[in-house]
Amino acid sequence: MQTIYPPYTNNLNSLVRTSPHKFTGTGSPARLSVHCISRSDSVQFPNGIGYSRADWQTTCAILSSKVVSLDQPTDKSSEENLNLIPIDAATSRNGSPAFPPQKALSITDLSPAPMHGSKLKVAYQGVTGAYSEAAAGKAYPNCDTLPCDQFEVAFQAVELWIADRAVVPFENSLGGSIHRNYDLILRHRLHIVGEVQLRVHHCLLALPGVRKECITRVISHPQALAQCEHTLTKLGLQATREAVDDTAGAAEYIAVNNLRDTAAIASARAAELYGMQILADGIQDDSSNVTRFVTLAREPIIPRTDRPFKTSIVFAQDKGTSVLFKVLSAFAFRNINLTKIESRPHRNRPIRLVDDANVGTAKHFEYMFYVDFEASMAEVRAQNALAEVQEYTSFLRVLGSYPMDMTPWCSSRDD
Ligand SMILES: O=C(O)C(=O)C[C@]1(C(=O)O)C=C[C@@H](O)C=C1
Repeated sequence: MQTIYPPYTNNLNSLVRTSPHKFTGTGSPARLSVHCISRSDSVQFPNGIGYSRADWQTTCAILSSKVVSLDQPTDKSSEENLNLIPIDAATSRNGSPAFPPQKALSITDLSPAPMHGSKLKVAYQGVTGAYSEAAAGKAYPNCDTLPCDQFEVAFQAVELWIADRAVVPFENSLGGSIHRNYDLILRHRLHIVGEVQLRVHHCLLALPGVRKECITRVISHPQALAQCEHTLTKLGLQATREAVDDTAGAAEYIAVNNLRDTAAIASARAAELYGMQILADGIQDDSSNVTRFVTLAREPIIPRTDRPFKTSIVFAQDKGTSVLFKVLSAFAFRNINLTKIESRPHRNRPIRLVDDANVGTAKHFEYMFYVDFEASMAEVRAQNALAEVQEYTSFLRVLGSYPMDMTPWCSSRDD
C-alpha cells in the first residue's frame, strides 16, 4: 500500500518533502520549450534554504492539522489540543504582550514567496494572449508570466525553480477534462495550491480584409474547437478543423504566415496582439463557457477552515468488491460534497486478468481515480474520510487542499 500525503496529517512518517532544487540560470527565455529545460544543466543542488523553508512549513502544517476531534471528546482544553501558547506565557508580568503584536498571516503569506526576491513568476502553456495567461493574471495579479510551449514544460519550470507557480487548465464546462494535465500531475511532485475559474469568450479571427466565405480551415486548441463545434457548423463555414497547441498561437501562426484561407478560434486580446480582425464574436456553444484552472507549486499550502476549501486526491482501488462504492460512501456518510470524479488508465498496471476455469479469462482495465471534494484537510471529517478511503485503495495521494475560487466569473473578454 503506497500512500503519499503532503503534510496534512500528524503522522511524521508520511510527510513528503519536495526537493530543494534551485535554478541558477540568469534571465528566462521568451517562451520555454522542452529543449530549454534539462535537469543536469539548469539545476544546482541546494544551499540549505529549501530545507529550512520546508521544515517551517511542515511544522505549521502539523500544528494546523491538530484540530479538535468532535468524534473523540477529551478533557484537555482546546488550546492544548491546538498546541497554542497559553496567553500568560506570551505576556509579560504587567500584562502587556512580551512581543510587539504581529500582523496575522494570511493564506498568501503561507504560500512560499519567490526565492529570487522579484515578482512571482507564473508558467503557463501557450503564447501571449492565451486563456491560460489570463488565468495566471487572475490568480496572481501583477505576476510575471512565463509562456511555455507544452504543459509538461510548465510543470518542469516550477519543479526546476525557473518559475514559482504554474497555472494549467483541468476542465471546461463544455469540452470536459484536459486529460493531459491529470496524467502530468501524477508524474510530477507538485501540489495544487489554488483554483481559478475563467469564463472563456471565443472569437473567430482572420487576417484583415478576409471574408468568411474564403475560410477553408479553422485552427485552434482542441478544447476551443470542441467548445465551438455547433456554432462553427451554424455559421455555415465550409472549413476543416485542425488542432494546434494553443488558441493565441493559432492567431500568431496565421499572422506570421499570412494565411488568407485560415481562421483561428482565440480571444479578442489575441486579435489585438496579432493584428487580426474578428469575424464572429462569442462563438462558444454556451455563453457561460467556463474553464477551471489549477495553480501548482513546489510546496503545499496550509489547509484552513475559515473559508471554503476544496481537496483533490487520486487513488487506485484495491482488489475486492464494490470498492468504488465504498470509497464514495466514505464521503457521503460525512456529508462531504464531491465536485468531480475523473478516471484515467493506470499506466503502470493497465490490465488485470481474472481467471475463471469455467468461463475463461476476464480482462479488466485498471484506473486511477481523481476526486475533488468540498472540504479542507484541516477538517476532521476530511481526515477521517481519507483514513477510510485508504483501507480500500492500493495507492492514495493528496494532490492539494486549497481555497475554492468563490469570485464572480471573470471573462477572458474583460482582460
Ligand atoms: O489555448 C489556450 O488559450 C489555452 O489557454 C488552453 C485552453 C485549454 O487547454 O483548455 C484553456 C482554456 C480554454 O478552455 C481553451 C484552451
